[in-house]
Amino acid sequence: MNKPLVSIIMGSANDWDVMQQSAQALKDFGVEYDARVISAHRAPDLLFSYIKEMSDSGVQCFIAGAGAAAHLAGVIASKTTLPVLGVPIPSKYLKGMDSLLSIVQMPKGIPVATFAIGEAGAANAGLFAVSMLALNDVVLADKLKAYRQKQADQIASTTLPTL
Ligand SMILES: Nc1c(C(=O)O)ncn1[C@@H]1O[C@H](COP(=O)(O)O)[C@@H](O)[C@H]1O
Repeated sequence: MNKPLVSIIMGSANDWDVMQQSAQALKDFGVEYDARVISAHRAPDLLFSYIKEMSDSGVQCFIAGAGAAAHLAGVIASKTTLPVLGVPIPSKYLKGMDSLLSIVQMPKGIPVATFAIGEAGAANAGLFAVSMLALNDVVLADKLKAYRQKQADQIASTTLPTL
């Protein structure tokens, strides 16, 4: 296995249902990733050492999924200058609005790119990571173009039932 180019971190194993969409998008494009459960709240020391380990080993960006008081992405961004993509996980009581606002309202100077709540956001975070990597990888860029073309072709050939 090659070294991972993307690190996916989530606050709980219960987030995997959503975050596997990021992993799937990367896998679909043949991008190596490492996926871990590490909560900034519950295991801060482990998180800091893992961020350093991944940064030293050549990871290009982090995708962080967390729910409710979702500080994970912001804390990762505080420890690295690599891009951090935040995915708000749907939460039990506030349906992920708490997660979204926790991730999106970063203080000036420490940015986190915030995606939509839930599975579409997780998938798009994976695709966005692919776009960033494609800046320096023509093969990946061509795969991305083909993926977009396939979507466009599907739309173009969509017909509605006649009444
Ligand atoms: N938001 C965070 C962080 C963090 O930001 O460090 N750590 C766990 N969590 C979130 O708590 C929710 C409930 O977690 P449990 O289901 O494990 O109790 C999860 O969505 C997780 O991302």
